[in-house]
Amino acid sequence: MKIPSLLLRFPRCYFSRRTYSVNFGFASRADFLGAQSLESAHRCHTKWICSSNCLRRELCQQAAPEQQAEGLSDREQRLVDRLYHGLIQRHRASLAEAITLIESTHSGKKKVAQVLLQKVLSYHREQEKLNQGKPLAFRVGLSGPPGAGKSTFIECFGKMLTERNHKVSVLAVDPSSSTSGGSLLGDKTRMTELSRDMNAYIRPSPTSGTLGGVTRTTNEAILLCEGGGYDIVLVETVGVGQSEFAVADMVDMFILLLPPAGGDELQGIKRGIIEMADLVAINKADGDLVVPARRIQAEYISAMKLLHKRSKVWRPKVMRISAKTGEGISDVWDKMSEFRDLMLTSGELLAKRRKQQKVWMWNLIQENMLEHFRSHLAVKDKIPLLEEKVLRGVLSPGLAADLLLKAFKDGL
Ligand SMILES: Nc1nc2c(ncn2[C@@H]2O[C@H](COP(=O)(O)OP(=O)(O)OP(=O)(O)O)[C@@H](O)[C@H]2O)c(=O)[nH]1
Repeated sequence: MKIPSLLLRFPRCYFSRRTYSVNFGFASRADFLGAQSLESAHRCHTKWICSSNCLRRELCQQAAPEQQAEGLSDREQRLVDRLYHGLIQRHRASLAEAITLIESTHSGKKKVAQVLLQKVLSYHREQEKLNQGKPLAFRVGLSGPPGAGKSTFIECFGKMLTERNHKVSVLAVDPSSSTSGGSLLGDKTRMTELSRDMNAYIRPSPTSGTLGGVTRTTNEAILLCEGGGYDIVLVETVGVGQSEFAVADMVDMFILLLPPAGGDELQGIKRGIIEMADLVAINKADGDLVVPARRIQAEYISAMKLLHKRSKVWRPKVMRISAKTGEGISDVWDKMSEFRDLMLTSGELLAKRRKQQKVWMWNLIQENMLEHFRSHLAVKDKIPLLEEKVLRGVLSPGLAADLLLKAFKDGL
């Protein structure tokens, strides 16, 4: 859309505020006049068109990726085909490359990733049909405070599963690593034996991005792992922060791993997380720690009786285990299998997965909208000033939010 020369010559006349905002992308006539030169006016305007188009394009990509296949270049299409075939032939290198692709923030790569995902999803649906509609993989979330023994547990549990002919993938979600610059959870030195096992695949979460971004990539990585033939997908997260809530919303079963420590030592663990747990495993129940582990187990059993019942067929269990000696690990798997069977036969598992799809969609919308809001010309420059006023206490957060929202709406 070209800005009419009349507007450039007579910016104060002829045009209503609505014309400036709706048609030309400026919050107001004053904003247009604020654009210092003709060139910058054009630049602002082009940027506005680009950002609107980007959002539109991104939403379209997510809504109907199959249509995007038409928009791919030959090279991109060849990449999709190569990764897709590698994935379904269970090549680990293709899975790794595909996950790197979905983690990319580059818009071109994002487009390719969505087409690949759509292909994997179709393949998945076919496979599930052949499996009488039952899910092919069991998605398990594992959370616990630092030092609870998560990696020791995964190493021991994962090895037990691969020995029983399962294929296990471990996705480590650690949004806090965006500040430290490295993903602690995904560090393979934490699970040395399992990372060498050909039937296991360990993958750190992206080391940058928002929680929303991590949610998207983890959800998509789960689908890719399933497409790659992994029948158990373990999503590990550190139990302090918000990531465990996001993870609980993308798995079939959520397990909380706790050390044999009570009250004060577990301050970092939020009550809400305990409510999400389908199984609580008190780890380190060995040697001198057996007695405290028993006590903590009893405490959790009584505390969990008071929690709101989330399933008609399952009551959360509290077990004692030792990831170091391996004691109780196969019992954990038995309980997990029992959970899965009950949830499947009752229909609760499929209902949960469907609900999760909706949550995922809204998470994506929220993330995209927020990004669009923050970068919108009508609010971008106002944000620092209003934030500063809120920090100084001269403006209430509610009023600041209202002002920004109004500027955004006017600028649409
Ligand atoms: N006695 C005993 N020690 C254990 C057990 N499991 C883990 N540990 C020890 O607890 C410490 C922490 O174990 P990790 O597996 O690294 O714990 P984590 O939860 O992965 O910790 P982060 O990597 O900090 O998140 C290590 O020194 C382990 O050897 C267990 O079952 N018994």
